Amino acid sequence: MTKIKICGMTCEEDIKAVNKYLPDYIGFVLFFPKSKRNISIKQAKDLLAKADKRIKTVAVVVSPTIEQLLQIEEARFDYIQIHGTMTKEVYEQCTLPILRAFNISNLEKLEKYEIKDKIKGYVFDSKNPGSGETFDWKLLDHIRQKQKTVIFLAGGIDENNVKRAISEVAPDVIDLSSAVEKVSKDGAFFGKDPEKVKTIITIVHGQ
Ligand SMILES: O=C(O)c1ccccc1NCC(=O)[C@H](O)[C@H](O)COP(=O)(O)O
Repeated sequence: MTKIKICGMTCEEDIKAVNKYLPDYIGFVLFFPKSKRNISIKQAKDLLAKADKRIKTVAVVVSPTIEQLLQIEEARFDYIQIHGTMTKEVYEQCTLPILRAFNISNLEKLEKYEIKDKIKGYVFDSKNPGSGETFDWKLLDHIRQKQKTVIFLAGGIDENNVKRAISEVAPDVIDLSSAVEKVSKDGAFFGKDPEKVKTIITIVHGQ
């Protein structure tokens, strides 16, 4: 069965939706104020306490500092997902399993990380994470064949392209955010839409 991660939990309503429909992973964007999904570590802790324990929790960060890493570890997430730069110090001090994210513009850095044993998965995402944009999945063809680690496919996946994503890329985990959000016509953001969450989880778990 293909697994699914719903990223960008921001409020209690989001947690109620995921607790009802049980994706395999949920993500929390931290220390990244540019994102509309960014929440504080305190908000994240409150939401983590309410999340169903069957769902694995992921702290999603960009180029984290040691201080941020320590706060994430103290909050007891199951995984840390690292976009941007991962310094040697952060890698060495990290006690959480790492999901290393590659935005499709820096795929060439992949080889550098292949043998690092704390890396428990790769997230392949579009150039702008959380933007709802897809990328050319063919770029992953050679990577998919030689990787033994868990592969997350992200970037603009929705109920219309998710079956094709699964059949063409065969990821272990489908990772998405924008496609299950409530957004008004003027672009205001209201968190996750429970019906959209239900629909996509049903499709992915059925594959
Ligand atoms: O979601 C964000 O705003 C975000 C910001 C900074 C780094 C990562 C971010 N999201 C990471 C994810 O795992 C998203 O699920 C992934 O980018 C796919 O998003 P979408 O294209 O909106 O489905």
